[in-house]
Amino acid sequence: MTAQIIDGKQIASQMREEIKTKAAELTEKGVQPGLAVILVGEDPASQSYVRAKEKACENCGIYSSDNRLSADTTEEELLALIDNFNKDPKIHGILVQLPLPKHIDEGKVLLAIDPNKDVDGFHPVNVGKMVVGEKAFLPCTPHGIIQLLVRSGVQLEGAEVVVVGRSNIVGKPIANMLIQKSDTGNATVTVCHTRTKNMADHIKRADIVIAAAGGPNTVTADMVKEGAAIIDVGVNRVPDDTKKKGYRLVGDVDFECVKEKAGFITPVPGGVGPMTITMLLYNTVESAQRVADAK
Ligand SMILES: Nc1nc2c(c(=O)[nH]1)N[C@@H](CN(C=O)c1ccc(C(=O)N[C@@H](CCC(=O)O)C(=O)O)cc1)CN2
Ligand SMILES: [Mg+2]
Repeated sequence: MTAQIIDGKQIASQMREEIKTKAAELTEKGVQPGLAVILVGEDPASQSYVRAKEKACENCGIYSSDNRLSADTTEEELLALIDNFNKDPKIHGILVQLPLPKHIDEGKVLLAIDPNKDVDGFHPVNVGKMVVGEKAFLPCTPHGIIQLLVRSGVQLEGAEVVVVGRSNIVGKPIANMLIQKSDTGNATVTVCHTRTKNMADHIKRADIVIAAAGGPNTVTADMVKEGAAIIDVGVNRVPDDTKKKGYRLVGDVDFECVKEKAGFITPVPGGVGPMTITMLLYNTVESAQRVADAK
């Protein structure tokens, strides 16, 4: 079997058209969706994600306030900026790009964002609401993964899912979202991590594998069940002299071999990545919609 490639770029671009239409309707009603984008430091990957987020806002008619802070910005300065945006009626979403420099307490920063503007879905109030199944801003990467699966016709109801990785950004939230009693849940989920014994035995049983482990070739063809759906969340730079940049991007899955056995597979790049930014736009428009509804 050769897998159907789940084209994240195509699904993201379809969703961005829907988001653009909704943003235009809200702007017409006097509530143009607005996102504050905050980057502390000069990490090259973060700079490129933040540029992509700002460009995506512009393309969808979302106002963005772009804030680049130097790496020696104090925690107090960052908290003061967040507080300003919490009070700014033009801003419906606040995004602080992670990771933050080591001298800044990430937990404290996430807690400072008004949960009603927490379009990353990282504030404990939104995390808690998600876990108990209340309406909440859902974190962008896991929410994007659900969209990829649903829009590709992969059945979630009753599926055996194995999540590899237990990060707060991907592993823990996707596991929670998939066990919810809902149209986009009702799956049976196992979460594997660095201390899991016999990870391959778990993966072999899975109808859906979500690989967010943080290392190339963590999931290989011998571990995968014939016909399984494989979602690759990894973004790893491996040296490649044939590329201008001197590296190429690979995921956590051995794509070339696994695609011969899987039913569905996401590529890297062009799978999950484009959906992360799309769901940020989606949440920002959703936040502006709540403000418009309350008027
Ligand atoms: N505040 C946040 N910080 C971080 C998040 C997040 O959701 N909110 N997620 C990641 C980084 N991230 C977005 O911020 C992100 C990662 C990857 C991509 C993406 O489009 N990847 C492309 C490849 C891009 C490349 O060429 O380097 C792909 O996979 O196709 C977008 C956003 C950590 N921080
Ligand atoms: Mg820190």
